[in-house]
Amino acid sequence: MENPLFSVEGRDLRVRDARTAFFEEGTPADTLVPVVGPVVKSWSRCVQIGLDAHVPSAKDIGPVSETQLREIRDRNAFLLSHARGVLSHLYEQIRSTGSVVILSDSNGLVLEGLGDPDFVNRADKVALKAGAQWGEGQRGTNAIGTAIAEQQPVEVVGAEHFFDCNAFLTCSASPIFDAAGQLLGVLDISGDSRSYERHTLGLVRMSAQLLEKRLFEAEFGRELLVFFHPRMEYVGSLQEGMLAFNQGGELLGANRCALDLLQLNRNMLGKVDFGMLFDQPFGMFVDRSVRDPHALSSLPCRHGERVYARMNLPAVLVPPRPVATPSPAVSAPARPRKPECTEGRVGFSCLDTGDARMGAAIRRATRMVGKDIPLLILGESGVGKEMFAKAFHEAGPRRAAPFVALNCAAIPENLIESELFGYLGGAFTGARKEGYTGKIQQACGGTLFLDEIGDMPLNLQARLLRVLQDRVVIPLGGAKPVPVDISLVCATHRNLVDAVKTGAFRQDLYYRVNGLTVTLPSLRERDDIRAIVANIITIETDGMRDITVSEKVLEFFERYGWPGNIRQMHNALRVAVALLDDDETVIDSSHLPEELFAMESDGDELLDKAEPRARRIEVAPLQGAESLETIERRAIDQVLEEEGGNVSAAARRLGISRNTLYRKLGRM
Ligand SMILES: Nc1ncnc2c1ncn2[C@@H]1O[C@H](COP(=O)(O)OP(=O)(O)OP(=O)(O)O)[C@@H](O)[C@H]1O
Repeated sequence: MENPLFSVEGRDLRVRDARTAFFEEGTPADTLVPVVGPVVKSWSRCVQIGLDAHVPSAKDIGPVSETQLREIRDRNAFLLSHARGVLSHLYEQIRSTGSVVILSDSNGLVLEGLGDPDFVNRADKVALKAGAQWGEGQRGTNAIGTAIAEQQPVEVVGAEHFFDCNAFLTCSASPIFDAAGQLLGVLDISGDSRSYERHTLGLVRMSAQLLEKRLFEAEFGRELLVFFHPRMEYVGSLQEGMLAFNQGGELLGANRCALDLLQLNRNMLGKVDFGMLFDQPFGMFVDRSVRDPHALSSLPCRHGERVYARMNLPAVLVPPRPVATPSPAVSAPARPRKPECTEGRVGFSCLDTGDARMGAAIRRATRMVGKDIPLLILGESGVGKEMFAKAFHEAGPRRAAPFVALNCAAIPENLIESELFGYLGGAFTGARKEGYTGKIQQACGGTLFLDEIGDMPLNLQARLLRVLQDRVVIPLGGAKPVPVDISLVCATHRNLVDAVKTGAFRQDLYYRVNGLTVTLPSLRERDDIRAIVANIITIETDGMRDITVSEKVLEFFERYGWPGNIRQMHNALRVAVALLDDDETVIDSSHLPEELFAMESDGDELLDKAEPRARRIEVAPLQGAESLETIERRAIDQVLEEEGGNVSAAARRLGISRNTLYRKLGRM
């Protein structure tokens, strides 16, 4: 059974008694502190500055002007840009509880508030809105002001508020500090005191920690970040220590957990280096992280304990891998290891395998990381656009939040709308009873990846544009706008500029999605095919088998046209790995799909004669409304002529097997 001393009623009683004792009987605050904690200390401060609990302060000035608010918001742009995702996430947790989520600056001025409309009206009456000031000096004891004064999370419920007029509120607030320990602002949830929930303070505290983590990662995004904890399962959690080092190993920043775990003082930042904290050379730890970015290492601390640690290298610092030079064969690593690159978790470092164009695309995108500028990825189908988008997400401060992908070409036109915007229960016939949270909302705080955006129907382009402009989404069947905080990445294999010219794609949307464009090279244009082969084998074997690819196959891979790009090569190698017997370790032509090599008849012959990479086939312009068959026939005739009637060479350039070419010639 609940201890009555800690029940809501018990607390009310204690506060009422304490109020009488403090305000009417003049009992000193010290005597009452053990009873009502930091609240009574705050009452005492308020009395000292001349506030009267029954008369709202003369200093209770109204909200600042719009111009002042804009200036203050500009000054807090760094905090605001990283807080929006956390605010909307927090709001999702407390939606329909009649509360508001508030972010204030370090003086208690409300920068932003998100709330249930019913409560927002009441909250407005006590000025719980943007521009209002909730420092203790203006509003007496309240969670925002008292959290600032106490520099710690605080809950102020009902009559604990200094002014009688605020006694209908329950507020929980947690301060937000930057990496230097400076107070940046306060996160708060306020609601009607009858809806008091004892877990709210914990929720606010955790959200403030999450925000501090994002701010830390953004502030030191270009440095080497070490995440650690004595317990392995805590690495990646809100309790992990975070350290930022420059390339020389000097400690530039540390979060509060790291300072506690390493028994460090904040003023030691900039004065100690990696070697003074851990009993391992900095270079050795960096090298290991380059080889395997997701690996957890056990690091001995100088003060005795061991911790588990992982390092995040900014992509700009990851040394490009050597360009693949021809070797007898590429092999998956001799010693089993976990793959650096998996389809689920991808870093830029594992995509940067030596191709100059890919490397340039990665460097350009890296400069945009954390800036919330929309990225548009162009490239043929299967070149790795989605993997690139994931790596972009993983490189940024939103990596802990979801990466949500929607392929606009893969789902029927009438479903894109509900998939993207979501719907309320019963919004249309066939809708789920409980409704559906659309992809835009699912991606809140994280990244929304719209694949094949060029295939989005025009009417939905207009709706998407509105979402991107207004930063709110209204689910189908709903009326209430839901705030949206997403980083947007789009991809297409279409020429969007042409689509804009023909009216198939809205120009205004094109400018919205095209903050930075990167074009990924097709596989046949790449110089690092061997490195990609090694990557794929590592992914397919989970790094646990020592498999090589014969030199003949590799040379063929380097010459083949790969119309389906990396996806086609990935599929071919997936089959090859599956076809290997347990005692086989070399992939040769017999393990590859027939359509790739026409293996049964002339596979090795083809490999032997493999010629330099397939050249571009320039087909003469279309003549009127030609059928696909006629165009194909003209292409075949033209290539055969250019190759002097050599069927093998023509088949290679066309990217089909010799047998298929014979079949096509026979059919025509
Ligand atoms: N650098 C790489 N190393 C290994 N595999 C890769 C690499 N890049 C892409 N792949 C693989 O290629 C396949 C296609 O990648 P992805 O889906 O990212 O391409 P895409 O360009 O988005 O394709 P589409 O245009 O058809 O949507 C996936 O199986 C992926 O695992």
